[in-house]
Amino acid sequence: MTDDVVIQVNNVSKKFKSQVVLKDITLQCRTGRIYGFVGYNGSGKTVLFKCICGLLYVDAGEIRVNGEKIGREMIKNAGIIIEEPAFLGNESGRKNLELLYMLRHKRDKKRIADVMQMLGLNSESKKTVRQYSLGMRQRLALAQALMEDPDILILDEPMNGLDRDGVNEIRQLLLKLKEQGKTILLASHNKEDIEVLCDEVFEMEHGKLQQIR
Ligand SMILES: Nc1ncnc2c1ncn2[C@@H]1O[C@H](COP(=O)(O)OP(=O)(O)OP(=O)(O)O)[C@@H](O)[C@H]1O
Repeated sequence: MTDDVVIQVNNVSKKFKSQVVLKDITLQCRTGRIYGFVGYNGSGKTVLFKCICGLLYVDAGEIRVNGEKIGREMIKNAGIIIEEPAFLGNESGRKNLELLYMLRHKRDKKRIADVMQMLGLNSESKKTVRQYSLGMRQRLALAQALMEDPDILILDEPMNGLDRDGVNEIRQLLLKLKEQGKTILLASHNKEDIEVLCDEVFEMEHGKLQQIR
């Protein structure tokens, strides 16, 4: 294993009852690169991401992140967007982020204001998350993923609900984060996102992962 390998997936398989979702998957992700994952609905992209994060156990094979085995241990130092994040609907975006941030750190109002600004959200807004639009909620999810300045980003359809300007802003942001040396995994049905952003592209089909670029 070379030094810049951050995520190492070795011969991983996963099934639900008799349904095989991941078949003998091997993958290496390095620092400072964006990895694209494409494939039809239900092909297993999210399940693979959940296994990498430690949200699902694998049946066979092994996943290591920065050398540490994932399974009993969850992934560390990662910003994750998988499915709808559970924000408190009756609180503001800022309050939600502050509460989540304080699970692991001392309160840092400036960090939260900065990350909200980076995602084009007004940290002074009194709007509750329930009153947020879909795109604003997605921006908040990205703010949550980025607020602890993680080295790894695992993003399942992060552009959901964003308008054209929003998509462009997030693309620029992801490219900047890559330049900073982050390792980014991106699942998307948007060909242009994959085209513009990714250094390597993998397709999931019938449980197999095939590199297509
Ligand atoms: N907890 C679970 N229990 C049983 N089956 C599951 C579970 N999670 C996922 N699956 C099944 O695994 C398969 C792969 O699902 P997955 O969510 O990974 O697809 P995907 O490639 O992310 O699809 P999409 O493009 O729609 O997001 C599907 O058939 C799904 O029903």
